[in-house]
Amino acid sequence: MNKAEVYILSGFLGSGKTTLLKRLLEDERRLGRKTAVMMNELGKVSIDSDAVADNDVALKELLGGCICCSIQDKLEAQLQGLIVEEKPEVIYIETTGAAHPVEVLDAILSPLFADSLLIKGILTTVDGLRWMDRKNLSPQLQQLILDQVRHSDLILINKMNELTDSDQARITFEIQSINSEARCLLTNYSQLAMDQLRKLSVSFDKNSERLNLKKKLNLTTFVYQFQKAISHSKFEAFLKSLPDTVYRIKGYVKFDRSNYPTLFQFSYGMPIYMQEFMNLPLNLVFIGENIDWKQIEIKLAEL
Ligand SMILES: Nc1nc2c(ncn2[C@@H]2O[C@H](COP(=O)(O)OP(=O)(O)OP(=O)(O)O)[C@@H](O)[C@H]2O)c(=O)[nH]1
Repeated sequence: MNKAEVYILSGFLGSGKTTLLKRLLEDERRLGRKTAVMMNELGKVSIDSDAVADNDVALKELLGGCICCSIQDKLEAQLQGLIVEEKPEVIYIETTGAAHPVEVLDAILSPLFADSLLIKGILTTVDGLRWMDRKNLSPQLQQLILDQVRHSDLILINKMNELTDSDQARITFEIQSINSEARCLLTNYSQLAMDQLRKLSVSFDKNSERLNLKKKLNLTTFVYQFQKAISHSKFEAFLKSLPDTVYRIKGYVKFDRSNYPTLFQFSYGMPIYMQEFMNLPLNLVFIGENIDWKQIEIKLAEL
């Protein structure tokens, strides 16, 4: 079976992802490839999907959350459905502007898709003015914008007409010093020469894709198994003590006197708790960059 190419569109809110997606879909029409799009919106109602609606394009929407935190499993299920039902040759995944690209990669690098997907790369749009002004955002959002740039394979510094020549040079320099491996282009309305995009090849080898990804991003994972229920408040304090580069935690924890575990999801500093009603192994999986997991393990054992 031919693998479907996958492109992930990342970038901060309003930076030009949907504008880029429309250009990509135009190009797919020219190429005549069977194309699918997955989009998600933070709100309950999708606005962008109307903009790209097209009879030729299979569209799946994930509403009510960002791919990375609450509906990652749904993403896997929908992607699987899309592959089986539509057999697309190319899939574009537009993430919400508040998503961490690593989370999306995490979802699609499931062994489930090893034979069916070929990941072409992460494309990130950056709003030039927003970039220069980013110090006014919260520390988490500043970090998110940096991470979106850092983990990208092709970066569009968009809305270039709003920038002076010296600002363009400055931003390009700053972005290249954060990610020297990605190609960096100055664009208006996300307009780029498509060959720049098509020649991307960050495709991962089938058997070692997770390893390669981890190497590229310096990501490591760690699994901890609780032997007993723990105090919720101590757990909250533990979360606050974590380094910013713990990107993701997911798994089951039993709190205080509760009979059943809680499904715990942590993404970008945001914890989400969901009570379960059956007993499950109390495993917690961590994903982070440059983390001393031994120290984390010691803290967990003290809870
Ligand atoms: N001036 C200017 N406006 C642009 C440019 N590119 C996109 N826009 C406009 O910026 C707004 C946001 O663009 P989108 O493509 O919707 O951005 P997005 O990243 O998908 O936004 P979210 O869905 O909110 O994350 C739209 O009104 C675009 O028309 C550009 O190069 N210059």
